[in-house]
Amino acid sequence: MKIVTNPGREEWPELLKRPELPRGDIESRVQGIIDAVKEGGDQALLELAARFDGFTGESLEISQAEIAASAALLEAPLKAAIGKAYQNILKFHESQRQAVEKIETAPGVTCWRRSVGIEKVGIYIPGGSAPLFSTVLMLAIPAKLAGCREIILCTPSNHPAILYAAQLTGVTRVLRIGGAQAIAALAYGTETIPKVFKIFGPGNQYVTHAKLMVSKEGVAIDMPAGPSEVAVWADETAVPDFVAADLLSQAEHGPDSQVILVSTSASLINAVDKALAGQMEQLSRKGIAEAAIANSKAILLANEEEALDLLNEYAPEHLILSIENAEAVSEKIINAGSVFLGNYTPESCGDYASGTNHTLPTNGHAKAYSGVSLDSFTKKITFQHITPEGLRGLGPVVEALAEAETLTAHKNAVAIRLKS
Ligand SMILES: NC(=O)c1ccc[n+]([C@@H]2O[C@H](COP(=O)([O-])OP(=O)(O)OC[C@H]3O[C@@H](n4cnc5c(N)ncnc54)[C@H](O)[C@@H]3O)[C@@H](O)[C@H]2O)c1
Ligand SMILES: N[C@H](CO)Cc1c[nH]c[nH+]1
Ligand SMILES: [Zn+2]
Repeated sequence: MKIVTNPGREEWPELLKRPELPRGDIESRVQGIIDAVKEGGDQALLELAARFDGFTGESLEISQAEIAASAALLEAPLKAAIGKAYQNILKFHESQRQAVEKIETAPGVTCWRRSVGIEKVGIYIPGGSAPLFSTVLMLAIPAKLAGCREIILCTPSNHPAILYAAQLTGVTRVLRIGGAQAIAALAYGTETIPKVFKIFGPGNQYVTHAKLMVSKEGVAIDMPAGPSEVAVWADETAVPDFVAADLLSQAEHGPDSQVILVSTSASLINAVDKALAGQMEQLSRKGIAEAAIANSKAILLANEEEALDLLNEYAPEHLILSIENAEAVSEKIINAGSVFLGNYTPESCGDYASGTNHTLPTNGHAKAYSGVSLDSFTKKITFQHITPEGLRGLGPVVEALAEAETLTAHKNAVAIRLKS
């Protein structure tokens, strides 16, 4: 892993850049795919699925019979693990429900807000290099809790665990489409795929660029959730083997993933670097992890203040605090998707089963975006009711404001009632 010692603050922006495919190139490729789907519908989807995913079938829809058969194809321990993860994710997301509260802002003037599930949502489940069935739980559980009526799942994989999780969570339809073409199909609709109101889910750079591009044309998206990343802040109380394992756990996602180690201890950095080289040899996805580690850095800093500033500037998707005073420091974190405290909180637990959502903003977007939650699947509608007495109190205020804005029709809507 490349070790950078005491970089000046002016060097941080260059140092903290994420790896990216050449932008012009990826955008024009994704635009080409979007245009092809808009024009060619299902036929274009079949051709793209054949070209990018080696799909040779005639129907992109996975039948209810195939979905129902998936349970028999999984071993009992895996089904039990999925069940446990399901319970924890359900519990944490259920706790995000907020009761409707009616507020009397002035005598006779009552306002309230109700959450309503977005009717039709599309969820993208990555399946290019690994079938991420855990993402089905992360997206379909809050979608169901929110009351979404139609949940359309797109994925390039027909792995039985994806189908099993889809059935368990109550997904409406499963379509075997991946990449930018899946996002285009959900955004514009085709003969068989319904256009949805909001698209969710992580994916590689093709998926993420496609989401950003279709969002400019009216369909809502959750956030840019691209190639996975983790930053670990470790001090001498950290266990180098644990830190190396955490870094590799995100490095194995894709060659464009990035992991960052930050420390004020040179000896800790050296120990992690050594452990990482050893553990790398054991990995099933060694080639991918090696490519990601080539994009990654260990950064030695002078003091805690610099570490905190650098991490808030980086705004990582995941931040692990393997430091003595993790709880106190966590209060000062202002930019991160999800934070993991202490030596026994591996990021993998958040990926699968502790209860938090693993669909999180990458590429510095944690500065302004949150990860997926129950809220992401709802709209908030406001309501109000004003009594005649309430209008007598509030009306003159509105009349004065409307008159000052030169909007006499607004003023009149109040005045006509006050006169009656
Ligand atoms: N941020 C998050 O919350 C989060 C969560 C889980 C996974 N991830 C990320 O999701 C990604 C999963 O990537 P993946 O590739 O395994 O699966 P994927 O499903 O995201 O992408 C696979 C699709 O990419 C398309 N594609 C591949 N090569 C292409 C090319 N040359 N031109 C056009 N399209 C092409 C294909 O259509 C294929 O179906 C990883 O980068 C991982 O880090 C992020
Ligand atoms: N780490 C990913 C989010 O960046 C989520 C995931 C799914 N499976 C394993 N990990
Ligand atoms: Zn992961």
